[in-house]
Amino acid sequence: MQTVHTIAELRHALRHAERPAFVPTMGNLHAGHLALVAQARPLGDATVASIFVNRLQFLPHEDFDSYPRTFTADQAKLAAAGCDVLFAPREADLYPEPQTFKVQPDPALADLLEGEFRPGFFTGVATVVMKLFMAVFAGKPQGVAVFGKKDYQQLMVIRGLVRQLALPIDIAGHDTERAADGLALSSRNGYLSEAERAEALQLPLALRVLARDALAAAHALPERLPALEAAAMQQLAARGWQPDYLTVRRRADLLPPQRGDGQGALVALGAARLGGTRLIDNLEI
Ligand SMILES: Nc1ncnc2c1ncn2[C@@H]1O[C@H](COP(=O)(O)OP(=O)(O)OP(=O)(O)O)[C@@H](O)[C@H]1O
Ligand SMILES: CC(C)(CO)[C@@H](O)C(=O)[O-]
Ligand code: BAL
Repeated sequence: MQTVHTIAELRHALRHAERPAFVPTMGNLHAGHLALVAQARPLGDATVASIFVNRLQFLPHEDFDSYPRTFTADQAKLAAAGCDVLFAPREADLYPEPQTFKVQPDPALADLLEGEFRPGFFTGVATVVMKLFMAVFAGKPQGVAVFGKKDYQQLMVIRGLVRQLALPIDIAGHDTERAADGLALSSRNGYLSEAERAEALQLPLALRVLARDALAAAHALPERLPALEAAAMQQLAARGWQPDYLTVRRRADLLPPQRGDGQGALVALGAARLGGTRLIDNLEI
């Protein structure tokens, strides 16, 4: 595996590739990231992963400074996973000047859920992903990029970006990889104490209960859902969590379900803080 830091080095490393397969990450790699790499490998003729903790998508009070940076271990994991090129730009390589031009996703999608609790988050994500896409794919006839469904709304924002800007990039989604007990793998799980790690399982469990209750109320879901969501949030709050949202939405646009929306069209999504750690998860119903 070749490790490169600048866009010029990346372009050189990919000069013979016609269909790069790309996995963007913020590093601190776990089995979820490596599953994306395994999915990407047969989809292209050169597999590229990036590691970049993108300041633009963090609010001032969030964990940009403390975000785990484990570059040497990440590099070894990617090499063992069969990645061909690791793109690890320094901040000055990707943002040589203040990024005043930004990619603004549709607020109808980007201001909901994660975007409500992390204002500007999806502008930061879309902007850096666009820059990473240009770095990897410029001049290539076609490419493919793989994103995890754990960041469900992010995957939808990226699909909208590629569709509306007609980028020659296929977007593949990967199911959420989970620990044996069902907790979604996440770099931020590393912030949890032993007791918090055991408690963290309550987030996917709450989503499962909410999904089950929503199915049971399918005949009158728009009327009954607000009470079910409030109960799910109260139950987590009673255990010491600070939930941002636990909700059932339409997969197509993440808006609340309307009468007649089919069961296969729904997804339960949640975000909640346990101690100082904010966790997200979701479950397609
Ligand atoms: N458990 C998982 N299963 C599948 N894909 C995942 C999983 N966790 C993260 N990913 C995907 O890996 C890519 C990089 O994500 P990122 O580096 O932010 O990892 P993360 O573990 O989600 O970190 P964080 O805890 O900060 O959200 C994203 O496409 C994300 O959806
Ligand atoms: C897509 C991404 C690498 C952009 O910084 C990040 O949001 C992530 O790791 O999901
Ligand atoms: N996993 C999405 C990136 C973030 O939380 O900042």
